[in-house]
Amino acid sequence: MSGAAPVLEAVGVGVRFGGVRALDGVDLALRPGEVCGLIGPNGAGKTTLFDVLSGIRRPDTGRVLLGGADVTRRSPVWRSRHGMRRTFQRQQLFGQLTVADNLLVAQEWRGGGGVLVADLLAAPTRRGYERARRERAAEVLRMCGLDTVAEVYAGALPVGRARMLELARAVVDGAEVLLLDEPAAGMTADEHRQLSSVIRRLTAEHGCSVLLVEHDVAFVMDLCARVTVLDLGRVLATGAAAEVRADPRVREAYLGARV
Ligand SMILES: Nc1ncnc2c1ncn2[C@@H]1O[C@H](COP(=O)(O)OP(=O)(O)OP(=O)(O)O)[C@@H](O)[C@H]1O
Repeated sequence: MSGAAPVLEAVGVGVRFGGVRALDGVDLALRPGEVCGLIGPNGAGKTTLFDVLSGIRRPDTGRVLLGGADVTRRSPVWRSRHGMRRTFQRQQLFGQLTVADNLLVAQEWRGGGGVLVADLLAAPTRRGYERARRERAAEVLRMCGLDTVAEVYAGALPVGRARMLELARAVVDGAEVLLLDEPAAGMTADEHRQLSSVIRRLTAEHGCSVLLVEHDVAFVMDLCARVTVLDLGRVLATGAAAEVRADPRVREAYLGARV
C-alpha cells in the first residue's frame, strides 16, 4: 500500500497570518485506505492545515491535490461532493433533531434535495430514495453503536456519543477521504475503543482514507499507521508511528515523557 498514489496531498503549503507563519512549506500525503495522524503542540498549525485541505482557507503558497487533481481553488462544497468530509473540534450537530434525522438531513443535503415540482413529478423515485436513505442511516447508526439512541434529540447526547454522531454524519453517504478534528475529545476509554474500531472498519470495509488531528497521543499511536508531527508550522517528523514515537526531535519538541 505504501507505493499507492496519495488520495489527498498537501504540497509546499504555506499560510501567513500577518507576521505569523502558521504553515511553512508543509508536505503531507494520505494514501488510500490508511489512517494517518496529525499531531503537534498548540498553535503548531494543525487546524490551519485542515482548513486548507478542506477548502475553507486558500493557502498563500503550495497546492492541495485530491485524487491527483489540483483542487487548491475548489470550494469546500465542491470537495465535499467529491468525497471529502470533515468534522470540527466544535460540534456542529442539529441539536433539535433526533440522531436518526441528523443522518437523513446529511444525505438529503448532499443529494441536492429537490424543488416542489420535481418532487411531485418524481414522487415514486423519491420514495425509493427516501427508503434507501433510511436504510443507510440505520446501517451507519448500528456501525457506530448509536442505534439505541436513534430517536433521542442530538442536543441531549453526552459528549462522546455526540462526537460519534459527528463521525456517523460524515460517513453516511459516500465518504472517501475523512478529515477528523479531535474525534476522541471528551470520550471515555470505552468510547475510544469503539471509535478506533469504527475508524478501522471504515478503512478496511468501506475503503475510506482517514486523516485525524488528535491531542491524545496514545490514541493516535495505537490507531494510526503513519503519523505526521507539526511544530511551529513545519513538519517536524513524518513516518510510521513507531519511528515517529522514537524520534528524539519529536520527544524533545513535543512528546516529552508521554511516549
Ligand atoms: N485566524 C487567525 N488569525 C491570526 N492568527 C491565526 C489565525 N488562526 C490561527 N492563527 C495562528 O496560526 C498558528 C497556527 O494555529 P492553528 O490553530 O492552526 O494551530 P493548532 O495546531 O490547530 O492549535 P490547537 O492545537 O491549539 O488547535 C497559531 O500561531 C495561531 O495563533
